[in-house]
Amino acid sequence: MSVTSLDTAENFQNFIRTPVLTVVHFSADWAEQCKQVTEVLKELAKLPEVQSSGSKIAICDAEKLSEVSLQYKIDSVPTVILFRNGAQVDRVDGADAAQISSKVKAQSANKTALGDVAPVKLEDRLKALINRHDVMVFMKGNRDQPRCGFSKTLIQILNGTGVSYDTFDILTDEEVRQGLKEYSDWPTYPQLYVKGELIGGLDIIKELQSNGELEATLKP
Ligand SMILES: N[C@@H](CCC(=O)N[C@@H](CS)C(=O)NCC(=O)O)C(=O)O
Repeated sequence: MSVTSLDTAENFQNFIRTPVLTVVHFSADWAEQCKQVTEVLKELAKLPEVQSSGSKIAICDAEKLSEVSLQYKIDSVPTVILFRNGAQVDRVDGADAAQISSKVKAQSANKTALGDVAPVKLEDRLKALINRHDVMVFMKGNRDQPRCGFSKTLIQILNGTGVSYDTFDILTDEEVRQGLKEYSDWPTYPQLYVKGELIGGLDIIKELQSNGELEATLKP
């Protein structure tokens, strides 16, 4: 599922008028924090539990849709509002990634149009995330904006190999950040997985690179 863009008040009304959860990010191009919130929402949109609930995520320009912004009392950007059946069910004012993440997950997992469903178990979520791509990197930030030196170096090494990979920003999800450490018995990030198997962190990848074994490890 991708993140849709809402350009008119009519698009906005049509978008939220559904029994499934809809999430709207009231944003502005000039606000740096809005870019971070958009990244958080893009990661949320990829989560198996969010996808399977049919939840939809959109961004709108708060200034362009000024009447809508007035109606929902958008005092500042970023603001994220969660709707169901056209009605606001929850909201987060400000760039609070942890709150946005937990509210979207709670609302999309527990109250779908089909009635209450059991929340997805953390272990199942972790397995699904680890297997989202043949080469999966759990890191701080993303490939365009790593938020830690170790993650940044790993991305530089991976980019040098030309191999295709996907990333997950553990700073957007405290449950995954702590849960994966325990699940894989590996206390730090970055963590690199190939076909669902943990290869290791930056030190291991550097070692594989200097032994000339990295490319073979990434393409088993
Ligand atoms: N020697 C480690 C370095 C990675 C590291 O020390 N990461 C720290 C700081 S970014 C970490 O993830 N700490 C746990 C946490 O932040 O949850 C490696 O090879 O990957």
